[in-house]
Order: sequence, then structure tokens, then C-alpha cells
Amino acid sequence: MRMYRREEEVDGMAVDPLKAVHTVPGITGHEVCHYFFGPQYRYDWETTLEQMTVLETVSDDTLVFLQTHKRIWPASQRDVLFWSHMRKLPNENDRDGPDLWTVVNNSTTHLDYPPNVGKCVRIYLKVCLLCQTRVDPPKDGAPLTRDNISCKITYCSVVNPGGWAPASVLRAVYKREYPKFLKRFTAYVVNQTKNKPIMF
Ligand SMILES: O=S(=O)(CCO)c1ccc(-c2ccc(C3CCCC3)c([C@H]3C[C@H]3c3ccccn3)c2)cc1
Repeated sequence: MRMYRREEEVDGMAVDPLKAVHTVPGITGHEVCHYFFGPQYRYDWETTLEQMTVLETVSDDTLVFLQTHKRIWPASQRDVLFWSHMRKLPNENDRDGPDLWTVVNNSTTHLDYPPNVGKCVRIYLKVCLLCQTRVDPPKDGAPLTRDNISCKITYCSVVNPGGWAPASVLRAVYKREYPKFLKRFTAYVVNQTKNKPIMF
């Protein structure tokens, strides 16, 4: 996994853009996005999650979430309200190749859930998960198995922590949590799919 971060501050708060690139054998981009988008799986892999509610089902590929994350000392507890959209993208570079898949999470507002009225500080985020499946067909014309596929995952995020917290503290949280979060999530997808038919 390669991680790239740019140190940026807005109103004295660290909002460091992050890009992580991780290639995982044995899974497809559709499978990665399916398990990242699906609310029914999130408590399985998002261990910093305290509560998750689907506020709105806009369509089968677009949901509005309200999430409360566990407090990470010394920062106060955070929540986040965002729309999440999953879609397939045509492979412009290889029309015969597998499609790309993406999930975008973007902070939004909701009249019934104004920010910062309870114990939580509202964070604001933009997240893009872009997945490119690679197929290396078996030489002998044998059927395709999970040994012949891999997925290049590009995860980009910008998170405004909402309320002030020392930049050094936030950067320590991000540096510790993001690699854990991405490795835990991808290991979850490998485990969930290993005995299932390949979902392209
Ligand atoms: O990709 S997602 O949409 C996946 C859906 O859940 C996403 C990812 C990350 C976060 C997030 C944003 C900020 C924080 C910090 C900010 C100051 C104190 C809490 C944390 C805390 C929980 C820690 C954390 C950081 C990085 C990765 C995972 N966990 C989490 C929210 C949503």
C-alpha cells in the first residue's frame, strides 16, 4: 500500500488530502465497491463506527448516511452526514477490459440532523474509492479463478475535522487509522468473497 498525504490547514485545522493506492489479489472492483457501499456490511469492517443510520434511500445506488464515530482521545467525538453513490464506469483505456467501479461519499446537510447540536462535532468529508480490476487469463485456457484476478484500489479523501483539534493529534490519528482501516476493509472483502462466484 502506497499512501500520499499533503499537509493543508483551513482555519487552523488540518484537512490533509490523502491518496492511498493498494492492489489486492483475488477480488474485483465491483466486489470492493459492493462491500464498501453496502450499509449491511459496515459494522463488520469499520471498527471506529459507533452508530450508522441510513437517513434516506435516494435510489438503489445512492444512500444518505449519518454516522457517529467512536471518540479518539483527545479529540472530541465526531459524526458525519453524507450521501454515498456507487456506479460502474466504462473502461476507456480497454473497451474489452473489465469496467471500473467507484463509490463517492460526500458530506451533505439534512434538515432533521443539524450539525453540532449534541455531543458530536460534525466532520465534513469527500471520499472517492476507485477500483480497477485486472484479469490475467490462465495460459492453458482453463476456467478463470480468483488466482487470475486482482483489484487496484485508489482511495482519496479530504476530511475537515469540524471543530478545532491540534494538527499534530489529527495527523497522528490519520497516520495510524487510515492504513489500518484500508487493510482491514480489503481483508474483509477477500474473506467475504473467497468461496463465492466472482462478481465482475
Ligand atoms: O471512507 S469513509 O466514508 C467510510 C465510511 O465510514 C470514512 C472514512 C473516515 C472517516 C473519519 C473521518 C475523520 C475521523 C477523525 C477526525 C477527527 C477525529 C476523528 C475519523 C476517525 C475515526 C478515525 C478514522 C480515521 C481514518 C480512518 C478511519 N477512521 C474517521 C469517516 C468516513
